[in-house]
Amino acid sequence: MEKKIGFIGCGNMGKAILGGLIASGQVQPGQIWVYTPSPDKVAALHDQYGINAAQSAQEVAQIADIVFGAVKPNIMIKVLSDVASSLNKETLVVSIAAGITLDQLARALGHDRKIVRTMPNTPSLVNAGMTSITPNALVTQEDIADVLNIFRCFGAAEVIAEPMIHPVVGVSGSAPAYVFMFIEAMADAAVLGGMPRAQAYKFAAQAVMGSAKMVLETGKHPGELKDMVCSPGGTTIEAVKVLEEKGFRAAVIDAIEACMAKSEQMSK
Ligand SMILES: NC(=O)C1=CN([C@@H]2O[C@H](COP(=O)(O)OP(=O)(O)OC[C@H]3O[C@@H](n4cnc5c(N)ncnc54)[C@H](OP(=O)(O)O)[C@@H]3O)[C@@H](O)[C@H]2O)C=CC1
Ligand SMILES: O=C(O)[C@@H]1CCC=N1
Repeated sequence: MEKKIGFIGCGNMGKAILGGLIASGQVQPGQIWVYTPSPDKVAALHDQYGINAAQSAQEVAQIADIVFGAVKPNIMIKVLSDVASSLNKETLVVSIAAGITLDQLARALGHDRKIVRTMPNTPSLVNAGMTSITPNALVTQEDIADVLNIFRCFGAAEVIAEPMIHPVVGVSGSAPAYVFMFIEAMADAAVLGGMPRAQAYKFAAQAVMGSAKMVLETGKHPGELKDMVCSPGGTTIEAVKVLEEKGFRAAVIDAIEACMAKSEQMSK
């Protein structure tokens, strides 16, 4: 990819995208400009990745062809309003903020502006991200292909209709947090069973990754894959019974329902 890419804000999620992009080798560090208010943090990113450190958000807006807005949702509108007049006519603005709609973004940037609303997740950092993309009406097919290409450098990406962003946050954007909790809990149990902790994380994480790969690669229903593990009268079905008794599935569904509700509330 030849385009210049800018980041306004580059914290947990911005770094995951930046790191994923550079690791893919499809974008060179010299094509990337980053601004955050802490000069030492930009300098650290420059030292780590060789990206260009910008002096201001306006500088990023002037230089980049594709500008990522990667600040917290509560300041996104203010930060983008402040750079709106520095953008070129053709610049594509990509927001990664939860709860900020295309309409709100257009009001901040101008209604003639090409804007893409996305919902990535932190596994982007390790080449296993999942990102949804929702373009506004002014975004061309070529722009959509560019944005898909960027996110597909470090994971999977799909175009979705804007209202689907809430389930996307629930099942993907926020989901790594609950999967990490699940891995921690499994590892705690292994420690209870006498396993050293470092080894417990390795076994638990590899089991989660392998199971996810089976869902993606076999195309089999997760229930069928579960049944393949449960030997009659064996160990697994004992664990399954306890998880059902403790309301494991209902807990997960309730948690994601709360996540989706918050995403909807933030969009109002
Ligand atoms: N974390 C996640 O898993 C996901 C996050 N998101 C979205 O990503 C966005 C960022 O979240 P996250 O990365 O977790 O947040 P962080 O707090 O980790 O990062 C925020 C970044 O914004 C910078 N910043 C703060 N104020 C300004 C400003 N006025 N102008 C420019 N930059 C500024 C910060 O710089 P400094 O450190 O110098 O203050 C920092 O680099 C949010 O909108 C969130 O909804 C989406 C999907 C997943
Ligand atoms: O917790 C949040 O609001 C952000 C959005 C998705 C993941 N983190």
